Amino acid sequence: MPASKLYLAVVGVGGVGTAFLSQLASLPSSLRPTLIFLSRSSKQLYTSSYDPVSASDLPSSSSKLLSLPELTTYLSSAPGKAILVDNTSNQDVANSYPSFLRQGISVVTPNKKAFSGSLQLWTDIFDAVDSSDCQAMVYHESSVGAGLPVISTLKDLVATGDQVTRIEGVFSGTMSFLFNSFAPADGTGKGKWSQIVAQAKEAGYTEPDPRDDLNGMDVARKLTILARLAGLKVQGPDSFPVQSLIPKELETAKSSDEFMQRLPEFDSEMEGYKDEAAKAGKVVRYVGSVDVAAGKVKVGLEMVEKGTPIASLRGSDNLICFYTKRYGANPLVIQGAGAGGEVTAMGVTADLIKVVERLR
Ligand SMILES: NC(=O)C1=CN([C@@H]2O[C@H](COP(=O)(O)OP(=O)(O)OC[C@H]3O[C@@H](n4cnc5c(N)ncnc54)[C@H](OP(=O)(O)O)[C@@H]3O)[C@@H](O)[C@H]2O)C=CC1
Ligand SMILES: N[C@@H](CC=O)C(=O)O
Ligand code: NA
Repeated sequence: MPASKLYLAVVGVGGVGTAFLSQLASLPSSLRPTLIFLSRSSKQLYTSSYDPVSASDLPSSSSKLLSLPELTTYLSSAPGKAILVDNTSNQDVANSYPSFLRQGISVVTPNKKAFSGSLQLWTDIFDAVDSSDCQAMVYHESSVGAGLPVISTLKDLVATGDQVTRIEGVFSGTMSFLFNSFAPADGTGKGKWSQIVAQAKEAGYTEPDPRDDLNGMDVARKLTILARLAGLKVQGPDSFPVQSLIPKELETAKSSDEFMQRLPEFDSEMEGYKDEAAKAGKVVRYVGSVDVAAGKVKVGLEMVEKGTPIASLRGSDNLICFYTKRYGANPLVIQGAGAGGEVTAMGVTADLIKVVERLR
């Protein structure tokens, strides 16, 4: 089947979605499905006759939006196989993956919500893939480590019979950027915590709401996904210890804007962690680990020796170490930018290519 007979719906055109659309536009036509549906939170673009659409035509507002069940019907009735790319962090869209897949619609996404939500949703997604008569597939490489090959590597380790014993490292581009800027190992850190948080948001590293990074939930979601792929039945990101960096007084902030406005009042809290580490000749970093053998996951701040790979990270780099039986004492290590529109979209586009190649 030529790629033009495959149909594409893109839900979410923010930082990642915009970069994805530009990468899509530069794919060769043999790998580029026909874009027939595009949406933001309150805008949709599509035609009832499945004509190609373009992002520049996305209306400023739409009166009647297709619901998720209506979108499922629209895509499953297309005159060729359909692929949905979910570039939102929306839970309702994530909850619909089993329905999309059961209707033969493949799903590609950087959204962590489906794979780190309830175990039931996880089971429903992969049961739907296994039982789909229409070869529907799900790929979510960018849900951990943005475009870095983290999910595919872990899947390959498991599929080829290696035993993963421990996964550890730095799993958040935002947290990496914050601590590498605020408390670099060479002691040159400049700027207040709240200013650096604002820079991370501006650079497109944070979740749509930066509180989802600072409360540790983004890292907890990623570790839930990795732990499940490694074989643990983790109930969810709130089923293990996660250290939040949200000041107590801001836990009740009504909006992300209010939170960002008031954050400078609490800069001294983070200065405290930085000073404590400096007194011990160390630096503070936000790390996570999955001890597969012991069935334990944990996420939080650690005082790290200077000169270690974690202490020496730069920018928004992630560092993910897989300890396995085959690799022995020297882990398989993946390092590189773990956040940002372009590098995240790269993982989404690469997943889309895999789906197209398998469906053609
Ligand atoms: N940014 C990064 O570095 C990384 C992001 N990710 C994941 O990628 C996803 C997107 O992140 P990012 O692009 O940064 O976020 P943005 O906030 O920039 O974009 C989110 C987009 O989703 C749209 N949206 C929200 N809800 C809906 C809905 N119900 N229907 C249709 N569209 C909706 C928003 O619409 P509107 O424009 O109207 O607000 C917006 O266009 C998230 O799941 C994030 O966790 C993963 C790895 C790295
Ligand atoms: N907010 C996340 C984006 C990627 O998952 C991060 O900072 O790592
Ligand atoms: Na990845």
